[in-house]
Amino acid sequence: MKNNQLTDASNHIDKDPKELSPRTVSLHFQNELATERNCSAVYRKPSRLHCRYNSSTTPFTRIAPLKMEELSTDPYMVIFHDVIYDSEVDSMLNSSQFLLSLVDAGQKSDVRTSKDSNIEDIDKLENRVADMTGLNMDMSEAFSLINYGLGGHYILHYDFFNFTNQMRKRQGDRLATVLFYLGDVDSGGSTIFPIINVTVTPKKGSALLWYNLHNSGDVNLKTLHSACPVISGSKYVLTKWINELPQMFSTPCMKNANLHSD
Ligand SMILES: O=C(O)CCC(=O)C(=O)O
Ligand SMILES: [Fe+2]
Repeated sequence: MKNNQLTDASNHIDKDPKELSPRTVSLHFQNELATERNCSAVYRKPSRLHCRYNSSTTPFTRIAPLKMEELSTDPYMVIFHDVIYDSEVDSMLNSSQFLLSLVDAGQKSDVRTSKDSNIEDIDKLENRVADMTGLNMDMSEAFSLINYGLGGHYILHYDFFNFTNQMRKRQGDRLATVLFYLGDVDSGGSTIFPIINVTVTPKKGSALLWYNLHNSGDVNLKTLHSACPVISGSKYVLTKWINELPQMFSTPCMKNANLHSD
């Protein structure tokens, strides 16, 4: 990247050129482009993907099938509708543990299963994630609650760890992400995946699930995503990351032909 491009960028981003690396600048522009393109339109790929009831992941889903809509096969991505009840969301959002955890950590915090009145809700929700995914919740990270106010957003990022991350060494990478939408947003606040052109509008009670890794264990670069700015209202999401290591005895061994090659 040439010096004058860096100066242009620094005016645009309002930072000293010395503070900018070409990577920061390119990420910034990628983010602006993706935000402009995907935050202002709802992409729905015409596809053969469909909605169905999921009644096979666990015995519980046989009794209470989950409403599932497939959004993408690479990365595998589905949205569950009405997977968390209004009463559950309301009691969670009104609980002091949730609200305090936001204040403590500047609007983004891990909600730990500490010993208080909320532990039952959190356990229930963790079981629900197991029903949705069929995955083992051992070593999964604590739920993370995010509240976005006006203009609140989350820049383009991946959920998988950096290669050197210590947590990755202990419990494996973040195989899957589950994102619960705890409320509707009046305007804005969609979760966007610009590489695969998927835009998900927050809807109270739904949850988005996607796999961050290929079957081979390699990271899937198509999972790049961001949260669009909230234009009106506010947005609450609850994220759960499910790690790779405890799944080793529950995921089927793949034939080489089923492993990806990018
Ligand atoms: O809020 C969203 O829509 C996305 C949140 C997210 O990407 C995350 O928690 O990693
Ligand atoms: Fe994320």
